[in-house]
Amino acid sequence: MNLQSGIPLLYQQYKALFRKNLLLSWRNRRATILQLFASFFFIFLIFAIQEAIESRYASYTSYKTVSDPRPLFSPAIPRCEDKHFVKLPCFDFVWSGNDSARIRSIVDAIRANNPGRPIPSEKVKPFETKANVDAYLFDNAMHVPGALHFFERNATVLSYGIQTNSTPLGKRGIYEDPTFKFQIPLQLAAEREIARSLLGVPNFSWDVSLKEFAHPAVEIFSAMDTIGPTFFLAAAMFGFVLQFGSLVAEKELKLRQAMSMMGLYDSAYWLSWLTWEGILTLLSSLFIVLFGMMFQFDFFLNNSFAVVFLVFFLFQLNMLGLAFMMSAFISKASSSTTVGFFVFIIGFLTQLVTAFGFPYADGISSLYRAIWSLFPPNLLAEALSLLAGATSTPQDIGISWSRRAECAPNDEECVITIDDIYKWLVATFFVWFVLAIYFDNIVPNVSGVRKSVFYFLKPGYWTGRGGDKVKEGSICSCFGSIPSLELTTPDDEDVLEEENRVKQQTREGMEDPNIAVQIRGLVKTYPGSTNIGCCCKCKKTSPYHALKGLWVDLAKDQLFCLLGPNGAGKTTAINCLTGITPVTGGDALIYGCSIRSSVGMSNIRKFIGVCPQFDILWDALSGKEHLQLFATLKGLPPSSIKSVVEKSLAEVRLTEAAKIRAGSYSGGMKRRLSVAIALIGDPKLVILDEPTTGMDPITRRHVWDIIEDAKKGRAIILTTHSMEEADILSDRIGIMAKGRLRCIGTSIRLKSRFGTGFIANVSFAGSNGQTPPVRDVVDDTTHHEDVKKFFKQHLDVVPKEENKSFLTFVIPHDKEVLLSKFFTELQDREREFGISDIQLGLATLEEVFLNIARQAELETAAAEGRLVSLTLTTSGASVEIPVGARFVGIPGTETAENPRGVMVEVYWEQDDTGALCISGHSEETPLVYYPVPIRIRNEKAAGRRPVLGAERAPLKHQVTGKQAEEESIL
Ligand SMILES: Nc1ncnc2c1ncn2[C@@H]1O[C@H](COP(=O)(O)OP(=O)(O)OP(=O)(O)O)[C@@H](O)[C@H]1O
Repeated sequence: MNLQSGIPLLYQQYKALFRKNLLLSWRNRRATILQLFASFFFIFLIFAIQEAIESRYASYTSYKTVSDPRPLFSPAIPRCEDKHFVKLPCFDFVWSGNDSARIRSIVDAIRANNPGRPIPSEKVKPFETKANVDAYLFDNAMHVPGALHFFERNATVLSYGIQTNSTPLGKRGIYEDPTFKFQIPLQLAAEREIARSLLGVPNFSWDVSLKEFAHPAVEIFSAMDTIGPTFFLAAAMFGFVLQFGSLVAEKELKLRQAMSMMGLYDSAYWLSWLTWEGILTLLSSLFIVLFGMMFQFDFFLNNSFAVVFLVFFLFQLNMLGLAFMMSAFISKASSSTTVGFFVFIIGFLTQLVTAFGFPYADGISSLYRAIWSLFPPNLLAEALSLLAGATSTPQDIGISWSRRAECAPNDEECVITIDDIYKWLVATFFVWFVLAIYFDNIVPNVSGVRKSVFYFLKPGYWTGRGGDKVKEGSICSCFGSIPSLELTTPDDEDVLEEENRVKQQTREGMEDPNIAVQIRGLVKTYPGSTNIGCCCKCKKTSPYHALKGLWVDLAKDQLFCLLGPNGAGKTTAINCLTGITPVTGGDALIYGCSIRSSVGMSNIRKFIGVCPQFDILWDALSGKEHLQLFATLKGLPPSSIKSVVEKSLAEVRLTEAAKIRAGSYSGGMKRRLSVAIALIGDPKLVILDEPTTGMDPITRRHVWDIIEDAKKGRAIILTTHSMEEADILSDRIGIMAKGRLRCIGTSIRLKSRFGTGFIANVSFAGSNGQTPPVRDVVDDTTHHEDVKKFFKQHLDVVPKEENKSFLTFVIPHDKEVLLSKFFTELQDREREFGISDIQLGLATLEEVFLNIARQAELETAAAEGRLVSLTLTTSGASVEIPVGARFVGIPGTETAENPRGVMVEVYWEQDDTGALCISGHSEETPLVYYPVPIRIRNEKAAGRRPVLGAERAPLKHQVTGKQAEEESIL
């Protein structure tokens, strides 16, 4: 099938990812609706707050348009209790000048002549001097609204002064203007009575009327200007958190890695997110303006629609860029809310600073402005302030599109215009977006892989030849060299032969057309983390050699099964082949393309299919949508995708569940879908990492059929922990342990070489599932003994298992030559022994696996010189012996009879974690070999030395040739 490539593939991938983003948003409707309509809630809140504030100051005429102001005739000094801030007990006013009788009479007249309400004498407080009044006010500021100070200069000159609290206050919807409410009435009263006193006419008419200006309503408090920036920032945070969460989740769940393995272009990935989120941002900005108009805010009605819309759109787009950038540093999607909260709090604080004029004011360096403007919430706060200022009165015409580059109305300082804010927002968006891509490349991904900090300076990056080189470890890690690995010659003859063959082919540059994958000495060392801890100290974890030189040829049309205990290096090998992790040494050619070259790797991605160890699926997408997406990413022609997907679904029996979301699939269904994804697009190499985990036996067998069929025309690498699966499916098996290939060959060859031997099952008459008649039981027992004797005599073996109906013998390989004659004779005597059936088979693959694992563990323990305590059952003495040692001399047991002391055979087994531990030991027997000193722990045995002997005692557990060799060395 011809796959798309280049620009058409990029476009195809972009469309598929855009559709995926759309589907995810649609499936996650609640969050999308919140992202789009959150602004309604916040605009409603702004509206409610504006209304509440306006009603609080309802009596204040500044809020109203006053065209015909009402005059106020001779206002009276109000009761102090009516003042908003006064605490009881209170005085209507206090005064100084008490030492003058004339002034005392003036104050008396003020009290008596107060219009409509004579003031009781106890409601005024006299003082002698102004300083006395100040001292009183200092302690009792809230108990009096004002003070009068009189000075009698001479008989014809009296001067006076007034002190009032000028804070305007509102209380329960009534606004108190201190000038009108108190200061002028007090002033009028003082002047009236001074004039009367000077004129000597007590009834002198002194009528004064007051009238405010005719004026338009003034917006004294603008909720849009004051709380708008915070509320619109909060509204934008929904989009921020959702976008941030989506990007981090795709990274965390390795979805992006899976897509990259299928040949995804990074540019298609970013563009698809950018356009989809751009559309959501556009709609959400449109709704902000429409809701604002709906609530009749002058801000939205009087400023140009386009001007306001663009402010919100560019701001939200900027927040998107910020989310893209920050997602590179976060690896857990669950952190997105916390990150969003921090961004909001920081935005809130910097907006507060902006509201106080920093740095968009005269006299502040433009450098500060540039730095401040990098953070989008600050630009939003300034833009809203300009737009709110431009519509603060109904007469203000706001900012029109054509005047966006001019100073905003009512903005005297004019250090920045709306047009400047647009330019800043566009520029900072590009800064964030470019940084997002940069950090995405240099910050280690989920596999700990990253590009170099200056990757973009390498010509290879731009030409596509070599720019994909990746490193491991964090950017801030300290430098430390990775210890080189000593490559050893394999002990196993088959592995050695394979290695030599591949080496020879490599030397001669020979390309075998039947080989799909040639692994040439693959080495992988995880560098270990070397991070800077506290006090600038490097905290180091040591490097780990996960692959220690793999040399293997994998043939076309064959399934190669990679087995090995946990941590053997199987997944590492697969990750190296798929380019997920960079190799440390060696190389591998996949259909002639090197995994070390970026061009080779991008070619390889076109013809491999991978089923990873863990299902990498979107919960919200159906099985069909997954297959469509991956088929498109692979570059299948659009016309063929529908039929390929349907066929693929049918193959893995998911047609019925095609439209159900993968999140609702059972574990087995998810694995089947992962297998289908790996096989889509007819890949020439399929890598299946434990594909049948979690499947029931029926489904497993079905998947085996699929894999068996898939062998035709392609190579398959399978890793599994099911020996049955390996036995059934594989053409060749390689067993790895501790990063090395331990054995390789067909299943039969491995069993014959590494199994315990042949298994002989002897069934007796009446054993075919039925209980033998009681009278036969005695005979059976006799027969059992005869058969046992027969086996012992001829093959020197005893039964491994026995019951009334069966005897099972394990016959070592070295008896193979005797078997033919032995079984012929046994068959001849079947009647005599009461035998109904004889079955002869090879040991199981599981046994082979366990032997190899045990051997690897033994080697490691020996190499590391690990010690373990052996407690002797007879004496209770405890000696420390090397892990894996078989014959151990017991120190301090030398006697005349046994001049070298005694020894025991130690039996080993592997625990659940695969580690070797002592399962028991044999009886003590005389030591016949020169002792090797080792340390003793038990006090009883202090000063004595155990020894390791080389003479063989009867085997309790069967060991492989390699192990036996090791033991004899010990
Ligand atoms: N990123 C890493 N950094 C350091 N060590 C790692 C890293 N990935 C794997 N390892 C180590 O490399 C060794 C091989 O791991 P790998 O996952 O390849 O084993 P495996 O054979 O696939 O095991 P399993 O059967 O459990 O999947 C393990 O000891 C593991 O701890």
